[in-house]
Amino acid sequence: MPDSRLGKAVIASPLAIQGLTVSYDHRPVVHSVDFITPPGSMSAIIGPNGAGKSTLLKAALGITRRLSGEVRVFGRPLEQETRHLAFVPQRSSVDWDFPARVIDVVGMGLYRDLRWWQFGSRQLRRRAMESLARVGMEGFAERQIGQLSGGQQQRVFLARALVQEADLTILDEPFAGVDAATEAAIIEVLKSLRDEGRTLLCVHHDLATVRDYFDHVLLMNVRRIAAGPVDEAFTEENLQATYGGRLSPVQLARLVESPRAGRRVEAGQR
Ligand SMILES: Nc1ncnc2c1ncn2[C@@H]1O[C@H](COP(=O)(O)OP(=O)(O)OP(=O)(O)O)[C@@H](O)[C@H]1O
Repeated sequence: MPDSRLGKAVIASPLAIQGLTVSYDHRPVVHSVDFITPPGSMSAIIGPNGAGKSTLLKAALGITRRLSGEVRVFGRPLEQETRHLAFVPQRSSVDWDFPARVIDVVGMGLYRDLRWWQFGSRQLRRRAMESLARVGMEGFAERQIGQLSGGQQQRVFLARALVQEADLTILDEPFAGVDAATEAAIIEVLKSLRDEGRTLLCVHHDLATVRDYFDHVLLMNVRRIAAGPVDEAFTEENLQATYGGRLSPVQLARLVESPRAGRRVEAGQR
């Protein structure tokens, strides 16, 4: 990767994105975005609806074709480093009618590391059950995934990422549509992963919890507006530039001044 903008940090970073551009119908929806996740950090990607957050993640993961740009995972090209990387997709993008038991969905997280004769083994089941226990879902192992509530499905997908023991986990809106108890359970698991030295990157919508949950942030609206430690990048000026007039001055002041605003503040709400 040419390192004129990102420098040596690329080598040490779990995820380094440089000059990433994605276009649909000749219209850039992500334009020349640079971003580095520091090791052992928990980073949020924030921006309004349609800002290109999911597209950035999908292009970084090779799911969506990028027009230009470079992506390095632990300093190496993405295709050489998938073993250290787990992805939790947006819940709404998954076909939950697919007939599969919870235990099998979690076990799928291990399949790329297994030989065929290990499929269904006791050891695989034990690891899957341990991950389910970590998200409080061990009692649901034999259920069909389509029979779970939205919050339970989200926990199962987190368990599927946990079983991979990845050093970098990328989550697309892990708190979308979950209740407060599930959100608290998920954030506890994510923080414990960070405390183990692992790196987390989430698309996140609730601006009121950014300071409480994350230590780094990327603010984007097609282009990168700002990135860095939350204390430096999550400023009134940068929020204004990211959301334009969609956040009121009162909301902006509350978000920036208070370490925890205490209630959900999503762009567009007044
Ligand atoms: N497959 C596609 N074909 C054409 N346009 C697309 C496609 N996927 C996304 N887009 C467009 O790209 C832009 C960015 O979409 P994206 O889903 O990345 O935004 P986002 O920031 O994740 O939004 P949200 O917060 O609503 O989830 C939007 O204008 C969207 O309509």
